[in-house]
Amino acid sequence: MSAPTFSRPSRGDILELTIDTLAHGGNGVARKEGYVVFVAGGFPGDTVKAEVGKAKRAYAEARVVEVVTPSPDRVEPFADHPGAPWQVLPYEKQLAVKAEQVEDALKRIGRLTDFELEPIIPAVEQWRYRNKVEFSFGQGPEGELVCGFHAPGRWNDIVPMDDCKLVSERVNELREQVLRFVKGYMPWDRRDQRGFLRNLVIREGRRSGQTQVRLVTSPGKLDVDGFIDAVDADGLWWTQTADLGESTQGGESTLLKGAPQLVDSINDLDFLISPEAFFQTNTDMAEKLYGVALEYASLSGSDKVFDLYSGIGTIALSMATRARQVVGLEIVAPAVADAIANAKLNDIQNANFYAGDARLALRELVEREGKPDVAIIDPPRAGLSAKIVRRIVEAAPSRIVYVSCNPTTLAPNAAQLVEAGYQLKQVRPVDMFPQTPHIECVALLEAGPEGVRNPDRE
Ligand SMILES: C[S@@+](CC[C@H](N)C(=O)[O-])C[C@H]1O[C@@H](n2cnc3c(N)ncnc32)[C@H](O)[C@@H]1O
Repeated sequence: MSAPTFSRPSRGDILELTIDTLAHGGNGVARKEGYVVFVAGGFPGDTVKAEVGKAKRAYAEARVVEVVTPSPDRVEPFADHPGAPWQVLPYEKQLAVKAEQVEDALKRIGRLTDFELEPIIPAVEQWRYRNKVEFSFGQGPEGELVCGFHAPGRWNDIVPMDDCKLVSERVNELREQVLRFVKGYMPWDRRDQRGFLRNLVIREGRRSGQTQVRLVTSPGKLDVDGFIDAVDADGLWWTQTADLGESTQGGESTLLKGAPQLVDSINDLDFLISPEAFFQTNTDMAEKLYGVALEYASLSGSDKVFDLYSGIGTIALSMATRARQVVGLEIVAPAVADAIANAKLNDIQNANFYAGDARLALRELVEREGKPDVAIIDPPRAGLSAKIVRRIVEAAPSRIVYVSCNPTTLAPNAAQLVEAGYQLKQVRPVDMFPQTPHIECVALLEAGPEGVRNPDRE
């Protein structure tokens, strides 16, 4: 590989660049004499002026400040929304890029070739599809209180949002109710760690119509009675946290009004969802995603199924009537409690759920429950560590259904499983997040004819 000839830019430089492709994660990629620049807001075919942020020896990161010549693919944006950066691409193009990126990750990063890439499943709704949103509080240019989203690449600036078009009108109304009530409180300043209002998390049961509102603040005083009267939600929570970083996890949460859990349904099952628990944010598409997982699991009625990273038990319970037994493992204790309650709520008796870290608890789970026939794996974006993959291989399921929200971590994990004797059979992308670069897909791996090698025993 020849060394880059283009001299390395510095932070703040403005470069004129032509974008060739889209990188995993969604930034445009421009090349200048062998030097690579990842450009936020740039799309293939654009010529843009971009301001350099981080600059390394081989690559830099930059942000579009002006589109000089737009790509012929570009369409007019529908919403002024920092959370919908891909809306300038026609929806068909978004789908095509996502499918290509899944294929590229598996072939180039995983060096896997012999699999069937099934067509991407398009989203049911292209806007207002999210059942959960996390707003941030901040200060506007006149010092006024604003509630919205971080401006792209600017951790301390909040762009106000009157109508977030990724969630329903009802959720926007709740945001307005909260904003009207909290007008007299100071937003939290991320630089000097002062102030009170941090985040507002709203969840909506898309099938049940229920809503859950959670205000996240620094420790302090809140007019609780006034807040209860002002906000028309089925469940109202207040979380106080002294964390230095901005996170809606952790802290001390108090239920102020209504039910502790939101209730919603997926297909014909009902689920209780605690505020700390994960729930797929696109309900319509969660049904499709689980449908693909169920098809890939091809259960016979006599299988023992492990659901690793089981959340509130949605996948395990969706499979329970077609399995002999389902067993879930999840690290967040309230989510495990929800999963156990959800089994009862749906009158499912062949499901066991355990709280534990998949990194440490898998061996013990196998000792307790026996080896699984089928393993469903649905980890966070970081995917599986090499050690967890070894533990899964040791458990030796004959089929693995890997639900992934990041093809660049699925690819090395799938490669490691193939190395151990599994065959990657099918992969199906599912578009859970229109207008964004986020990609979800389901992969099916089956034990090969020679069985599975267990590197820990060699
Ligand atoms: C992508 S979500 C999937 C949840 C569930 N399968 C669903 O579809 O709703 C990943 C889940 O993994 C859990 N998790 C994260 N790290 C974990 C770990 N080390 N061990 C077990 N569970 C973990 C998270 O709390 C979250 O519930």
